[in-house]
Amino acid sequence: MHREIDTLILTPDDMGRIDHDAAASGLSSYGLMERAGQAVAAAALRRFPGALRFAVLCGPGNNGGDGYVAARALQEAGAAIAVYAFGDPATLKGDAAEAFGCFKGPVFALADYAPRVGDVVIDALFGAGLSRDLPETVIRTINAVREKVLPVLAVDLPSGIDGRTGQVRGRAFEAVATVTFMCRKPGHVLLPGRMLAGDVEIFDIGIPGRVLARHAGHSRVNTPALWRVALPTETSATHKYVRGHLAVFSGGATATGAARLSALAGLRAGAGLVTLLSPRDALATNAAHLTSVMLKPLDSEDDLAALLEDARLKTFVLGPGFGHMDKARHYVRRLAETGRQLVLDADGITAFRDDPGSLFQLFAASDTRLVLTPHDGEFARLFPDLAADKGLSKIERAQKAAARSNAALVLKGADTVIAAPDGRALVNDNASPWLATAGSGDVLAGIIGAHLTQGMPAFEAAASAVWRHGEAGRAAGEGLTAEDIVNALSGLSEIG
Ligand SMILES: NC(=O)C1=CN([C@@H]2O[C@H](COP(=O)(O)OP(=O)(O)OC[C@H]3O[C@@H](n4cnc5c(N)ncnc54)[C@H](OP(=O)(O)O)[C@@H]3O)[C@@H](O)[C@H]2O)[C@@H](O)CC1
Ligand SMILES: Nc1ncnc2c1ncn2[C@@H]1O[C@H](COP(=O)(O)OP(=O)(O)O)[C@@H](O)[C@H]1O
Ligand SMILES: [K+]
Repeated sequence: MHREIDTLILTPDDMGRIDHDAAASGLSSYGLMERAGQAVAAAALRRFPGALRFAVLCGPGNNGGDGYVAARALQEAGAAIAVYAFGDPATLKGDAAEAFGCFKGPVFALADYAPRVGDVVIDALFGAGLSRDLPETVIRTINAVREKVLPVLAVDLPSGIDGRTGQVRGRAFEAVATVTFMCRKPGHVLLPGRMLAGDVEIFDIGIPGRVLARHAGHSRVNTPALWRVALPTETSATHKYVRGHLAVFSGGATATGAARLSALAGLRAGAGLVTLLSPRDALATNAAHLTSVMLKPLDSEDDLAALLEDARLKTFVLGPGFGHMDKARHYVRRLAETGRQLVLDADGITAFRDDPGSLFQLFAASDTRLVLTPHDGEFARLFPDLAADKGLSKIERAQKAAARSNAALVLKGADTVIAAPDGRALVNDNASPWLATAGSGDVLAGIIGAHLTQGMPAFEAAASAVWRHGEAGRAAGEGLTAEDIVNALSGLSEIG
C-alpha cells in the first residue's frame, strides 16, 4: 500500500523543525534517540552476523548520541564493540549526553582508531547537523577505513554527505547500508550521496504523521502513486484522435535520427498519431525509415502557420537533432502564441542561450504548457546563475528554474529531478546506468510529448515519462541502445 511517508523527502531543516515540534507535543526526544540507536544496533546484527567487532564511531552531536545507544544495545546483545569519539564526550549536551551517560564502557579518541580486518564500522560521527567540511582527523579515519575496505553501516547519513544537497563535504564514508529515521533526506536520493549511502533503511521512530506533514515541503521520490490518477484511461470508445496527435520537428538531411527516435517513442508511449515535420531535403531519408509515423514537409514559418490551422495538433517536440537555432526560436514563438504544448529539448534549449528570458516570457501567462528537458550542460545555458550557485541542491535548482520559466522542468541525470512552477519536485530513482547512451534523451522527450498529447498535465506527464523511461531501460538491460528503450516501452506491464 502507498504510504505518503514512504515517498517524502525531508531536508535536515525540516527534520529539525519536526524534532522540535515532536518534543513540544510531549514526545520524549530522548525516546526518539533511544529507538533510533536500537534500530541501528538491530540492523548491524542482522546485516553483519559474522562481525568480529563493531567499531562505533561517535560524533559531537545527536548523531553521536544515536551511536552511544547503538553501542550499548550491541554490548547488551553480547557483541564485541569498541567505541571511539570525535571530540570530548564530556562536552556532549542534551539527549546525546544522556545516551553517553547510559553507555558503560571505555570510549577512546577517534584518532586512536586503527581499523582492523573483521571490524564493522558503525558511522555515527555526523548526520543531519554536518555544517561544514569534515575535519582532518575524521578524513584520516575515513581514508584508513576505506583502505582496509571495511563494511560501514551509517547512522542517518554517511558522515561527510551533506543531507540537504547530497554533496561530499571534503570526504565521506561509503556505506553498505544507511539507517535513517522516518523519511529519506535529499542526501539519500541525490548523487553522489545516493551512491555512498548504500541500501537505505527507513526506520519509524514514532514521530506522528501529522507532525511530519506539518513541516514537509513538496519533494518526493518519483513513484506511480503520485501521478497514476492523471494517466489517460483507455476505453472501448478510444480512437486515435482521442489519444492525441503529436508532432516532432526533424533536423536536416544529416541529422534525422534523433527526431525519429522521439517520434517512435511517442507512438509507443500512447500518442494516437505521430507526425514527423521534416525539411524537404531530409524527406527521402526520413521516408526510408518510417512506417507508422507520418511525414510532412516543413521548411519555414509559413509552412508551420499552415499546419497550425489544424487545431487537433496540440503537442510538439522540438530540439532533438534540430540544428537550426534561428528557426528553433521562430517556431517556438509561433507554437507559444497559438497556445500549443511543447517539449523543448537539446538544440531547442540551446537556441535560447543568449536570451533565455524571451523563452520564459512566451510561456509566462498561461497554465504550464512547456516542458524543458535539459541535462546539466543545457541547464547552464538557460539558467547560468542557478547552475553556478554551488550552495543549491539539484532539487532547489530545478524548483527555482521551474518557477522562473513557468515550465515543468526535467533536470536529467542518474538522479533526474522533475519540478513544477508551484514548487513540487520529484527525484527519480529507477533509472539504470545503461540509459546513459546516445539518443536516450530523445526517447524521453517523445514519451513526455505522448503523455502531454493524451491530456496529462505537464508535471505529471513529465514525471510519469521519466519513470517509464527508467523502467524501459531496466527491461532492455545491459548494452541497450536508444532503439531498445523504445521497443521496451510497449513490453512494460501496467504502469506501477
Ligand atoms: N531529527 C530527529 O528527529 C532525530 C535525529 N536523530 C539524530 O540526530 C542527528 C542530528 O543531530 P545534530 O543536529 O546534533 O547533528 P549531528 O549530525 O550530530 O552534528 C552536529 C554536531 O557536529 C558538529 N559539526 C558539524 N559539522 C562539523 C564539522 N564539519 N566538523 C566538526 N564538527 C562539526 C556541530 O558543531 P557546531 O557546528 O555546532 O560547531 C554539532 O556539534 C541525526 O542525524 C540523527 O542521527 C535521532 O537521535 C533521532 C531523532
Ligand atoms: N548514469 C545514468 N544513470 C541513469 N540514467 C542516466 C544516466 N546518465 C544519463 N541518464 C539518463 O539518460 C538520458 C540521457 O539524455 P541526454 O543527456 O539528453 O542524452 P542524449 O542527448 O544522448 O539523448 C536522460 O534521461 C538521463 O536522465
Ligand atoms: K553518520
